[in-house]
Amino acid sequence: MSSGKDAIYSVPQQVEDFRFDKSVAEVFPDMIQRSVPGYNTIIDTIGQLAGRYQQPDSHYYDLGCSLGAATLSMRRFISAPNSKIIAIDNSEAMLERCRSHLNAFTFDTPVELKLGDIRHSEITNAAVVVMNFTLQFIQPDERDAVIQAIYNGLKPGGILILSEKMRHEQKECDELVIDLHHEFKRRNGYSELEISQKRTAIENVMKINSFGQHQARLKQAGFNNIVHWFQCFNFGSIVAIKD
Ligand SMILES: C[S@@+](CC[C@H](N)C(=O)[O-])C[C@H]1O[C@@H](n2cnc3c(N)ncnc32)[C@H](O)[C@@H]1O
Ligand SMILES: O=C(O)C(=O)C[C@]1(C(=O)O)C=C[C@@H](O)C=C1
Repeated sequence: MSSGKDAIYSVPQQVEDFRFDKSVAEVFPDMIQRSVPGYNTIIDTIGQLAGRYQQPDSHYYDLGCSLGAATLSMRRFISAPNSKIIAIDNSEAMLERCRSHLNAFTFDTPVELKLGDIRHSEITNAAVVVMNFTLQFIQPDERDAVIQAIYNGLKPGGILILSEKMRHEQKECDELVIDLHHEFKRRNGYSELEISQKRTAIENVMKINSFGQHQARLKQAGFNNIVHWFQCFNFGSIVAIKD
């Protein structure tokens, strides 16, 4: 399995809408490391949270699993009897690589990998649901239904871990966090051309919300306990606990 360096936007091109195709799947570990500040901390904390909120006879969902980083992290921490991780993604290229990542390690907790759309996936009997930078790729008017289905599928005491790129509601602050993020990318070796072409590629397919919008959606779905546990520049993560 070769995991290469992300050079997708390094040459001038007619930029198309960003898709999780084979070329992205091949470089995804490098792309996400160099693009998302705090990614390793978030992945590690997802595992810890899964360990903390595990319940016997439960499901653990990784929605938009890509190469399975959050699944692998959860699997390290789950020991409750009769647990199952269900990892879903609608990109065949991602899922194929995810399968070989998961098979490289052996653990007791079984993982079911599903090629499917999370907008139409049933969530049942869940102790933990992870959406790590995935809701942002769902059309804004479809997000309420996805969050409601997650809330309905969680057991009492279960949690949703929702990580997203977030917009700041105040213009000046939003510009500041965007600039800091671009500087993070530059320091990770991306050129101005790569940064600007990637920005164009994601602008139609990734309509980001503010923390306030996420919080309102979570409350409307029924969550009363919401903690904004991580934020670095415009990347944040939330834990919502079902009563
Ligand atoms: C930024 S990546 C997620 C990263 C991953 N969760 C991680 O922690 O490494 C977003 C993933 O969501 C998937 N995705 C986007 N929309 C989806 C949908 N409607 N149904 C299922 N998967 C979706 C993409 O194929 C992609 O693999
Ligand atoms: O590169 C960016 O600017 C991003 O927004 C990062 C981001 C993400 O947030 O999911 C966008 C697409 C890729 O999946 C990897 C990372």
